Amino acid sequence: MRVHLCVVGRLRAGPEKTLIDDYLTRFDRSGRALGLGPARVVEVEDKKNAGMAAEAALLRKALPKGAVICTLDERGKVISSPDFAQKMAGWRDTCRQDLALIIGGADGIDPSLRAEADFSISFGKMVWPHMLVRVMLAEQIYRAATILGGSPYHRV
Ligand SMILES: C[S@@+](CC[C@H](N)C(=O)[O-])C[C@H]1O[C@@H](n2cnc3c(N)ncnc32)[C@H](O)[C@@H]1O
Repeated sequence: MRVHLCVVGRLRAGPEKTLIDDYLTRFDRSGRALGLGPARVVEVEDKKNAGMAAEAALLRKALPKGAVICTLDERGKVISSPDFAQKMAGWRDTCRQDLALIIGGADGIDPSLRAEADFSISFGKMVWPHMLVRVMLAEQIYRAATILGGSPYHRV
């Protein structure tokens, strides 16, 4: 199952981008034997600043056909890392080829797109900047692969 981190906005080179690249490389390596990956970042930019609905339209265009859609949203479900790993395995086992993990822009994800999602994950009630959510999400998919692969990276 290919993994697409679909995000609104561009992230310039810097420490967040370096971390994301590192976690995604590690995810690709750990996930390969598990039928997970590769992962890539898909950035969309609403150059006209036309708002959330326009961003949602750009995101929809970027989504692979038939992808499982999972939004990142503070109103979503708070789940543990092992539960997230099981979710990833469950999506993989439904034989859907693509998982799209969507991170919104400054105003969040348009309600119409949120309503279309198969699942929504919250990283807690606090609102985080999208560049940190990207890093946290990249780390969590890597962690999920290590949990499913039985590596000792995840310790509770
Ligand atoms: C700056 S936040 C936008 C917040 C916006 N006011 C809203 O109501 O969604 C940018 C994006 O980061 C992600 N995000 C921020 N905080 C989050 C959290 N606690 N859990 C999950 N995703 C979060 C969401 O995808 C959000 O659309």
